[in-house]
Amino acid sequence: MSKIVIAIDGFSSCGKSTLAKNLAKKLSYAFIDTGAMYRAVTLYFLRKGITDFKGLSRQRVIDLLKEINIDFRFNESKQFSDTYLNGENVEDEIRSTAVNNAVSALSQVSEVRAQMVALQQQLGAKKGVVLDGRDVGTVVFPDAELKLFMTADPVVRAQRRFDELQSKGVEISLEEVKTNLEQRDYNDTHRKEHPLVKADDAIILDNTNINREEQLQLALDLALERIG
Ligand SMILES: Nc1ncnc2c1ncn2[C@@H]1O[C@H](COP(=O)(O)OP(=O)(O)O)[C@@H](O)[C@H]1O
Ligand SMILES: Nc1ccn([C@@H]2O[C@H](COP(=O)(O)OP(=O)(O)O)[C@@H](O)[C@H]2O)c(=O)n1
Repeated sequence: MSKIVIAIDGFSSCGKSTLAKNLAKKLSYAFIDTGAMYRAVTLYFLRKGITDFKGLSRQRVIDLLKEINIDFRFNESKQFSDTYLNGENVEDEIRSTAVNNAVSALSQVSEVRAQMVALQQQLGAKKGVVLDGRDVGTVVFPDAELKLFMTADPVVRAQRRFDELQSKGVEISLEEVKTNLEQRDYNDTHRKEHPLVKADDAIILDNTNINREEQLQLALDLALERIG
């Protein structure tokens, strides 16, 4: 069976990672959460006390990036991979409100994008991989054999993310979640470099009224058609 690259891009909180990780599991493919990588870099900068990303010199960003190592390690109990930053499991911390509020600003920094894209291309070079993010089908793997562009009603997306955070015990209001999603979607679609945009050959998957199993089946059918 041939191995392909599957790129899943789209707006925040519409189920990209959920679909990508389950699809990867079904196909015995690797799953790469590109958003987790931008989140890990953001966490590192925040821990250094850096919040004004625009004020950083190019060289300072390059130097800081040299100090960062990101990898994914399989978590047996969850049966999914966790994100590691310099050897530390940061899977929960990268989903914090502080990171949510800073990540789309740091993701606009050119040097950060260049390094993340290079790392993602390296991780997916052997194919047999599902990546989710914002620019996977347009920039990271423009030749991906299957590209999905996910979307869902913004009210539904905010509610889903709110429910998820509530279940983790995070204290946040639905309004705050909604504002963060709107802000990030705006930043991500309007940035100069690698903006979130549907690739011409991407298939739109609106999961407002589709459950996790249905979206998985839809994507699996499309993937198997291409794998042959
Ligand atoms: N089809 C769906 N129906 C309902 N909830 C979903 C669906 N797909 C994902 N979710 C839930 O929505 C939330 C956001 O999903 P996630 O995969 O993290 O989105 P993204 O990666 O696009 O930000 C999670 O709590 C997830 O369990
Ligand atoms: N390929 C990617 C993935 C994420 N990102 C940035 O990282 C942020 C977090 O991505 P994410 O996929 O974890 O976000 P959610 O969709 O889970 O909310 C996004 O809002 C983007 O600013 C990016 O710029 N390019």
